[in-house]
Amino acid sequence: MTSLDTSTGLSTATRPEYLAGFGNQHVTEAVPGALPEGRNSPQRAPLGLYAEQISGTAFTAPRHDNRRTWVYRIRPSAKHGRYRRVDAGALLASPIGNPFPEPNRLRWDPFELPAASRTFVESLFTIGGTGDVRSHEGVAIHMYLATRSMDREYFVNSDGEMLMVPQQGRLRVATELGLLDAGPGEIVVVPRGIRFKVELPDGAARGYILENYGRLFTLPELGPIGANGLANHRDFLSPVAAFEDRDEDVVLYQKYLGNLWAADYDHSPLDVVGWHGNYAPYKYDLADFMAIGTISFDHPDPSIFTVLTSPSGRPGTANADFVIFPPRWLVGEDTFRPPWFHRNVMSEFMGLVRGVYDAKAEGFVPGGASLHTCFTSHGPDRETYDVASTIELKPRKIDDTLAFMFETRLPIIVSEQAMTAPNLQDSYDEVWNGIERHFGR
Ligand SMILES: O=C(O)Cc1cc(O)ccc1O
Ligand SMILES: [Fe+2]
Repeated sequence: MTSLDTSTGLSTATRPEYLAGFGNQHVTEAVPGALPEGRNSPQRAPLGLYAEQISGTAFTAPRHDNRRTWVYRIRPSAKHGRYRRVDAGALLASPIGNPFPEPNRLRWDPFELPAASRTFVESLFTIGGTGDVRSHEGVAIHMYLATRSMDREYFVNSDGEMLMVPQQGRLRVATELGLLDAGPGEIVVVPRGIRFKVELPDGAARGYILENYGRLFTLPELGPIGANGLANHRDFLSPVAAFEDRDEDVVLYQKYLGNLWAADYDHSPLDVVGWHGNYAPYKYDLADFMAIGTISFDHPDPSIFTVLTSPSGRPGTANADFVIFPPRWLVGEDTFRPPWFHRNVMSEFMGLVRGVYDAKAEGFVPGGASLHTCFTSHGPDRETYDVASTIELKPRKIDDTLAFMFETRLPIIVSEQAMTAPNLQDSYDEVWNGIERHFGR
């Protein structure tokens, strides 16, 4: 059971416990007997709790897509006052208001943590996005740069599920359905409509967020790879039930169609004592990803590194992919091993959790980011090309590195605030300067 340590402001279940399996039908009680047996909605729910269903897909979605969870809570979540609109700060939604979206290649130095006190929600800074939050297509890309734990503030996103990629500092994500701890090297996904707050065990935290307005993230098809590999089902962890029994005035912030609204509650909205279902937050340790690459020649397309995908409805063409470049062995013979020069109809936003990325010798650093929107020419910088095209090819382990890519079929539009941010590099194009002509020489 969770309570709140008033001295630290942290939820104090000593250590979160988890239930394994992507999209599984989980069953969990923080207090024995909290779940009714044999039915979802008895005349009176056990222990004086209220039953409530949270539907993450249409009631009638096909069985293999259908997501819903039944929660048994101290009070129904309906018990709150009227929402009032509040300032959303640097948190924006698609379509991003930029009359002249650029085809330029863009790169940012690390986004710095503010000196001021900012909760996770207050710190959200939107770099860009695509599609339209109102029609549930596309994504938004944000940084969080938090310096204060949320305490009496809770958050719910009606617009999209949030895939968080911690880069610095751990997060404790206290949700309606239980607690998740995650640090750099792990990800957390909080589905649309699930209430939560973010606490900072290390006092501050920085990371990236892919907000997915489209179809829920799922595991990619494996095709000829077979029944196993890449991200395996059993490594996705959802929390066991844990609740706050807190009769105090608190505020719930709700992001709704890009704006931020606030409603008062006289109790914690994280008051679910037991739940069952398959619509739940989850975490995943990226070290569990089984990476596949060539054992003969040629660098495969990076789709082999897809952890999660949000299908668009167009065959094989994602609304959003989350792709990682983890530590791995490079053994390709007579092969240019780093990412090749390329242009891509899909748009590519990249971040770095740790180490160095194998396509860029310099300038792409942890906490920073790059964007290659659709059909922009990119690939190895000059230094990387010179080394990788001439080096003697022995098996080599790329270690201590973790880059990732948010990829989408729609062109990514950068916000004005990210285009004018002081950490936007003004000389990124120069990394390809000095690439020499060899033909005919
Ligand atoms: O641009 C990038 O660095 C990402 C990327 C990596 C790769 O190995 C192949 C294609 C690609 O877009
Ligand atoms: Fe690329």
